[in-house]
Amino acid sequence: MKIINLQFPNKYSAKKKEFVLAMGYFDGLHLGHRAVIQQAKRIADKQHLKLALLTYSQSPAGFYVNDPVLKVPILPFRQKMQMLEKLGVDTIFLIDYNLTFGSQSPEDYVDNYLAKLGASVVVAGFDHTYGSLKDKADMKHLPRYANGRFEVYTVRECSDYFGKISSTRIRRLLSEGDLQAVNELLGYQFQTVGFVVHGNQIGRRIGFPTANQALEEKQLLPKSGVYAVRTKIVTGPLAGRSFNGMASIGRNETFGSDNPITIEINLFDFSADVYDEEIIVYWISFLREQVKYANAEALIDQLKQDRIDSLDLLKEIPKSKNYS
Ligand SMILES: Cc1cc2nc3c(=O)[nH]c(=O)nc-3n(C[C@H](O)[C@H](O)[C@H](O)COP(=O)(O)O)c2cc1C
Ligand SMILES: Nc1ncnc2c1ncn2[C@@H]1O[C@H](COP(=O)(O)OP(=O)(O)O)[C@@H](O)[C@H]1O
Repeated sequence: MKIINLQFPNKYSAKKKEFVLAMGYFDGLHLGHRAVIQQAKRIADKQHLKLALLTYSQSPAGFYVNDPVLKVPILPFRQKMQMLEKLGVDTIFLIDYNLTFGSQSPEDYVDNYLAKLGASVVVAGFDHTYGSLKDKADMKHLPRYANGRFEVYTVRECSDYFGKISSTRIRRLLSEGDLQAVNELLGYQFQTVGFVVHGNQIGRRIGFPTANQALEEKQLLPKSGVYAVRTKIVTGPLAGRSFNGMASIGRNETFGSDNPITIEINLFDFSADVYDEEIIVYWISFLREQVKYANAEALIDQLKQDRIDSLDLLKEIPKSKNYS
């Protein structure tokens, strides 16, 4: 998969029309986004064209708001690119999103970018917008701006019992810790990526060593609490192996009141040293809230129960389920 970076003003101009182009920021690559990309892929296969994606270096919606959480993607960039490759995308046009780019009229956006990327067909979701004037930069107006230079295909709403499947809904469910619902809507397991760092070495003393995950970049986290997880080791002698486990997001208040928030994973049936290795944690299900226990013994009793509860939850998830 090739990534072509585009700036403002755009200097790229394709020589031939070889693509079906799906466009969107695709925050989280959830089921609704997959429907768009898969539809584009079907058209590409039928018409013997390649599949391209037009997307942005940062969230256009997040760009205009102050809330830092909304600027952090649901799925880290590298993971997103890996998944897009698996979905059959040949080329990514990655636009460096900034104020001047975002202030273009919809007509200019189409002339300066969309029409220059070698797209024979452009595909996007029913509510996709592509510029500041949202009521004029919608899918209804796009065929007029295209003016015969490419076809337009609009993918209809992807919804469930509660309504539209959306990044906003997934973000809310994450902040509530409802990982089962999050994972249903994503179509894969919500994940965090990072390296194992040293903690206070209390874990091994209480019989529950924990790999402490330091995140590589700003990533979204579920709410503080205890979760059943699956963890893939990415680097080192155990690279590629996955283990069931239980994880804690919190301040370890049983052991002091000023601790920073840490992500700690106790892996089941595991005893290796994984310091400094990269790991991916797949968050499967919420177990309970964080508790400040009176002493380590009370925490240990609870951890024994957490292990039983985690194993119970994890056995319902087939190993073949999409952990990519
Ligand atoms: C499944 C799990 C649940 C946990 N629950 C709590 C909790 O409710 N309260 C708490 O203070 N610490 C909790 N912890 C965090 C432990 O206090 C922490 O892992 C321990 O202090 C080891 O820290 P260390 O990695 O710095 O050695 C939990 C850890 C795990 C793995
Ligand atoms: N079952 C296990 N789960 C998690 N980490 C383990 C396990 N067995 C061994 N380890 C290793 O032990 C380390 C955790 O031990 P711990 O006493 O909690 O130290 P720290 O406070 O530095 O995290 C992990 O980083 C990992 O290298």
